[in-house]
Amino acid sequence: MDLVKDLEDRLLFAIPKKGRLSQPCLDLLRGSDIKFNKPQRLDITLVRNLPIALVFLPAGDIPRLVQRGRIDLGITGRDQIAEYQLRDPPRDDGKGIDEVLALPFGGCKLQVQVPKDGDITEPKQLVGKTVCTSFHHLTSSYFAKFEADATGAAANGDANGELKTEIEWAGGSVESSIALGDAVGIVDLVESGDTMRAHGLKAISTVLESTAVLIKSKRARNPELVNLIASRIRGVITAQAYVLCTYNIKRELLPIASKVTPGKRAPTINSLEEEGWVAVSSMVERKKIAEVMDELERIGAEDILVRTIENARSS
Ligand SMILES: Nc1ncnc2c1ncn2[C@@H]1O[C@H](COP(=O)(O)OP(=O)(O)OP(=O)(O)O)[C@@H](O)[C@H]1O
Ligand SMILES: O=P(O)(O)OC[C@H]1O[C@H](OP(=O)(O)OP(=O)(O)O)[C@H](O)[C@@H]1O
Ligand SMILES: [Mg+2]
Repeated sequence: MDLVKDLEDRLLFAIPKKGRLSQPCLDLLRGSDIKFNKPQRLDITLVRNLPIALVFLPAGDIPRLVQRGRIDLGITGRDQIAEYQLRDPPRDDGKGIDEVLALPFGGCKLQVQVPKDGDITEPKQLVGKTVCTSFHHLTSSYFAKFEADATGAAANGDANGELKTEIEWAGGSVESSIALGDAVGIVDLVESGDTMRAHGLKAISTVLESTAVLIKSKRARNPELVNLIASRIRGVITAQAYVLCTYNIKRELLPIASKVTPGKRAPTINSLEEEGWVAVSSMVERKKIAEVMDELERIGAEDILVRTIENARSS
């Protein structure tokens, strides 16, 4: 395969090659009918049924390539975009990143963490101490405001002059750095909190909240194809987030039932052969379906069925 030539007319779409975002992205691609076979060791793959090439990269490398227009479309975390843009702020040169769609995975918070039983309870107490992180720019800029306050206090004779926070970079396992004596505090991602608690740490503040996002380069080629992909991904997300609920109910109870299952626009109502009864079908948020079924049963609905949605297109 002549990679350079093969890529010429293809939309380049970057996908995290490892880590927490990798599998959900592969699931999205499968649901969007983007067909490919990834050869071993090769991180660029031609899609079989669309003029797209997938590029598998670390999540942290994706914002730079999208901002510079080397890649047209990508999925990464908002945290990674924020970190990169502090390093290389977007300029007025036609390059840059547009967020197309927030995705329902990769939700986490970038938090300042310290030993659970220690004396530190506020981030300003870390000024002048060592903080370990994989997010050097976000952490430096977060502590800069506390450093400025502390510098003002020192000028008034309230502090001892050690006002610069030392930011140490680590590529992973950041939580271990406190036990190793390499840092007094850390700034790292927290989702369930299990890793933080396992290391005897607690969060004392939040630097940023993040989720995975679909982004496009301001210089993206082939806007029609970008829209097609975004629309397919939106459909997969809707299908994952909703179920289809159908039930039978007496026509006179329809106004109450429609409040329980209003659907995305409105419920679909069909007459039944039995006089005075209707069949209702409505999309319901997956996470609310148990409560909705309880409520439907309580108001007199019968034959309540719930089905998964294979795919969807809706506004
Ligand atoms: N615990 C988590 N829960 C949810 N999302 C997370 C979590 N950890 C990281 N993320 C998201 O995933 C992105 C990539 O981080 P992750 O650590 O998974 O990748 P990586 O560092 O490339 O992989 P690895 O840690 O396996 O080497 C983060 O920037 C963040 O947006
Ligand atoms: O709150 P939790 O659900 O426990 O998740 C948080 C952990 O997830 C990420 O680590 P990852 O799995 O990427 O390992 P790493 O530290 O080696 O990067 C992050 O850096 C935290 O350590
Ligand atoms: Mg990681």
